[in-house]
Amino acid sequence: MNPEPKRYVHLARCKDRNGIVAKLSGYLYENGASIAESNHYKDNATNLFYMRTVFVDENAAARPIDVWKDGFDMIARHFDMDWEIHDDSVKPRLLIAVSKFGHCLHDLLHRWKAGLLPVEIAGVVSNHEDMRSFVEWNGLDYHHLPVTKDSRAEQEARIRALVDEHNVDLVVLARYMQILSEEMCRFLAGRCINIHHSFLPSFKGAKPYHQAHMRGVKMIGATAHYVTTDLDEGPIIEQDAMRVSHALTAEQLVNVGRDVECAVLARAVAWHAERRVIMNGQKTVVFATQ
Ligand SMILES: Nc1nc2c(c(=O)[nH]1)N[C@@H](CN(C=O)c1ccc(C(=O)N[C@@H](CCC(=O)O)C(=O)O)cc1)CN2
Repeated sequence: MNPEPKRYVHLARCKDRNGIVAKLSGYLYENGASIAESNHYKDNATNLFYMRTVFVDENAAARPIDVWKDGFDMIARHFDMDWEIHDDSVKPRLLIAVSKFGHCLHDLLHRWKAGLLPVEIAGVVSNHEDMRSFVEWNGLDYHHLPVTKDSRAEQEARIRALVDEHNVDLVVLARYMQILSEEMCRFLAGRCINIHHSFLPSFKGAKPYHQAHMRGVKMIGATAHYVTTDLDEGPIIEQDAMRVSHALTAEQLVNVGRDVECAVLARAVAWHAERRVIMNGQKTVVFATQ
């Protein structure tokens, strides 16, 4: 019986030099791998080079991932390269955090159930009970962890315990309305995505739609970003916007904004899960199909 071919994603970042693409693709060619997808980008401001390669090893049974790791490590030392390799069949494990507004949670679980989101869901955590019945109806664990200003440290410690116990790869703040501490942000660095309900950098904070209404904007939007200690300042993964009329109240802006939030968050989570996003300082490089 023919062994199952293995599909891998290789990510690389290093100072730009001639020969990076040739070296990487040559190594894959010389070892019998076929490239399924390849994208690269040079940031002229930093002279940093970014590359994402999806390749297939038809002879995976005879060549475990560590063999590829050894080869890529050799190349990395030559270029002083930061790199990662991922088995594309291994889906990242998500912990979704939510407060009272469930539209992004509903949307993510629908896409997951429909096989449209290449992830596993380890569970849902919330500081309220509102979403319990929906989550448990979807057969998922619900962790109700209420929080006050005085109990935040203990509550966050319990969230960190959940992340470790369930081997969580990504925490998604799907309208989780609590500001994470510096310690929590360090613990979740690069593996926590938030959906902010405005087109950042406009209207940071807890009530962006009311700020937008006060300002009289003609477009509203949403921003998915990695979470950092600086509120709503983390590296942006995806954004979108839509036209609104002067006639809409702040409450109506909240309602029409939901769809943009859901679509933006779903794209950002999918791209992170497909290893299409590479950090570029306070920004990101996103090798995504629009
Ligand atoms: N360290 C970070 N934590 C969080 C971020 C972030 O960027 N960095 N994003 C927020 C989400 N968010 C906006 O997108 C947001 C959530 C909550 C607040 C806020 O002021 N919360 C109050 C309490 C509000 C309440 O109880 O309803 C607070 O925490 O004191 C602002 C922005 C998620 N966390």
